[in-house]
Amino acid sequence: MSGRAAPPRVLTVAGSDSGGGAGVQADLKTMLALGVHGMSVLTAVTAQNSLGVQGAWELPVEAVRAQYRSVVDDIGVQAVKTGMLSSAELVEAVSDLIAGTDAPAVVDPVGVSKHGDPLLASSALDSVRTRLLPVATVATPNLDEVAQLTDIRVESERDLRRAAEAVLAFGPRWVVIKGGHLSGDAVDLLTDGSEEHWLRAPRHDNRHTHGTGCTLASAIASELAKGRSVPEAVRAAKDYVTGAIASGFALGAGIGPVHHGWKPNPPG
Ligand SMILES: Nc1ncnc2c1ncn2[C@@H]1O[C@H](COP(=O)(O)OP(=O)(O)OP(=O)(O)O)[C@@H](O)[C@H]1O
Ligand SMILES: Cc1ncc(CO)c(N)n1
Repeated sequence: MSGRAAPPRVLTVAGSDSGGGAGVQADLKTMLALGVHGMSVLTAVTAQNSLGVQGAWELPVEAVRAQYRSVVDDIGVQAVKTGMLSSAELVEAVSDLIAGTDAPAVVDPVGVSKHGDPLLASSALDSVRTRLLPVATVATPNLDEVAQLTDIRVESERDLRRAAEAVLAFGPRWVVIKGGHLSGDAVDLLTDGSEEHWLRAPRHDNRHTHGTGCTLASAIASELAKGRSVPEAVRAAKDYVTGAIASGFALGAGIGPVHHGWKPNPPG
């Protein structure tokens, strides 16, 4: 028996969020919801909940390389997504692995959690700029990450273009600057330096937004794996994350997660 045809395969290289709202857990749920086969390379384990990050432990670089090789050499990938990479050593190892993989890479340059807890050593920022961003097909920094990487403080929509140009200078093919932390509509700017796509969605007055960034980046990777172009993939991902935020729910005493299963009929 040959079984049914395999769905597109997507790999997340990220940290575990024990609370299930962000990190690898958000990535795999997004992939299931969007009809692709999700796989994971764990980089770190966090003790985390709706109130913040209580602890974080990094995996040895050999464990990260071995997981990546196991997946890519046997199963193969149509897209890779990166999230929490924790240290310069892991950023550099993962950058090299991506450089040797023939698949688009969505890089979410995770710096701090929504509660302000660090998920990347400050000594790793230079490796993100010089090693990781150059191998990204799409980079998806939020405004705190833009400030960390470029020293540009985005205060309004008008600053998004300047921020995008500064991130593109590090070498990703495309960048999505996420304006989620501004007030007013939730506006993101996607550009490759020549085309500009403004992605605008109504802001949902819902504090349960834990994992929005991980969800957007994984959705982009899932849509790229299905063969969509970058602008199409980012538009579809924006629609998916907007729906997930609209359905975000309370859990624990703090910020609850977005609802990954909000779409009633996943494809496939
Ligand atoms: N309240 C909201 N209503 C609608 N869209 C939002 C809201 N907050 C964020 N977004 C959108 O969600 C996506 C993720 O952006 P955001 O800036 O929240 O990422 P992030 O800070 O990296 O998230 P996290 O660190 O929690 O994973 C963007 O498309 C952004 O515009
Ligand atoms: C493990 C992990 N990755 C990413 C984020 C993004 O905020 C988080 N909170 N936790």
